[in-house]
Amino acid sequence: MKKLDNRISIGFQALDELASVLRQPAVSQVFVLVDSNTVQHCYPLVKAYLPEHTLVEIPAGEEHKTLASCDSVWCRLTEKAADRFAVVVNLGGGVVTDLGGFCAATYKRGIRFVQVPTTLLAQVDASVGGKTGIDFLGFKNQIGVFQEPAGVFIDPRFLTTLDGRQLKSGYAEVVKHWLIADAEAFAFQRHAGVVVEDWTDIIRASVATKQHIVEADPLESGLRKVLNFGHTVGHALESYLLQQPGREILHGEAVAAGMVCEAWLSAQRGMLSAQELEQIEVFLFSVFEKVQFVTLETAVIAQLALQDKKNSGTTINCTLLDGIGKAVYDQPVPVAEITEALRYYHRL
Ligand SMILES: NC(=O)c1ccc[n+]([C@@H]2O[C@H](COP(=O)([O-])OP(=O)(O)OC[C@H]3O[C@@H](n4cnc5c(N)ncnc54)[C@H](O)[C@@H]3O)[C@@H](O)[C@H]2O)c1
Ligand SMILES: O=C(O)C(=O)C[C@@H](O)[C@H](O)[C@H](O)COP(=O)(O)O
Ligand SMILES: [Zn+2]
Repeated sequence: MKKLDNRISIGFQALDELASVLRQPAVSQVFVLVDSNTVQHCYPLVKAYLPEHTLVEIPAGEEHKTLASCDSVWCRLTEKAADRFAVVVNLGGGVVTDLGGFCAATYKRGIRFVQVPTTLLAQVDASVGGKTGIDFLGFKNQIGVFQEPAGVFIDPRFLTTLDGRQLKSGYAEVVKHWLIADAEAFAFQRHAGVVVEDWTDIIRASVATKQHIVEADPLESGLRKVLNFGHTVGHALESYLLQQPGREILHGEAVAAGMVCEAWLSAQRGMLSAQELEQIEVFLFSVFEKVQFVTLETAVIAQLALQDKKNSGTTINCTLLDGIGKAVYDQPVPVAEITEALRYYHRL
């Protein structure tokens, strides 16, 4: 199978570059995957840049990042007799880029896909690095494959239709990148406050941080686990609340809470000073509301961390901070201490 240029393009020229990639003769058919919101808010902007294509739509939301949605995508590809030279364009947030990437990576054992991320979260994180997948039995990203997209085309203009809550959710992953790799940016932003008019520079810096780590360890055998800071507790919380109608939270909101818990675990081990812990908490609570749960629920939530992908057997391996700006992975944390971290968060 001929490879397209593997590139990440960020800026107002990104869609022109997408157009030139899709017009290469090596492309037999183009499929554009959208969700019920991006078809309305993002497809009109992209349409002019696309060659003839088939539109495939899934319902919006994390609750649709499922096998049932994959089924519908694979059906469309099959009905249209997509061959191995077809390309899937994933136009949407992290749900579309994760699910569309997974569908493409498995259809006929793998066809090419490109990511056109339309949320801040997908622009700074989900579209980069080749983790694709879906949720299964309530567990986050339980089924998936590593497969790099043939290109990532990031146009910040998409963010103009995104609501404030979704922007903040993406911002959590930006803060994560600072906490694991860029103490200076965290210190600057902590003092400056969060007023962003043009996201382009923040997107560029975040993508560079992630890309640098992914290139060193694409399959997450070691270093890449630092990108999972906040996610051991965050995914447990997100999975738990996804199963509770009316209490669902966004991925970034869960990661923000998870980062507070995992910063506390770092401080418990003497790896983060009390002052650094406080700086992280004050900053995160200045952006994110507290996630609501009761003390009685903490043990059940903590148990969900036993399904985390970084674990070995029954040992929960967390990524913790060794000072702001440096992360260490494979730090064993007993499930009872995850419960304690959630209780600490609850008391704040
Ligand atoms: N693969 C990775 O490395 C990676 C990294 C981080 C997160 N993720 C995954 O990403 C997912 C979260 O992504 P997300 O926050 O983008 O959620 P999402 O895809 O559900 O998008 C959020 C909402 O915004 C809507 N939307 C998208 N673009 C819009 C636009 N421009 N204007 C208006 N509405 C728009 C969507 O329809 C949806 O309702 C989670 O499933 C998470 O696990 C994956
Ligand atoms: O790219 C990575 O590696 C990450 O861990 C980035 C995370 O922000 C992202 O949420 C990822 O999907 C989590 O992966 P998982 O392996 O914990 O499901
Ligand atoms: Zn994440």
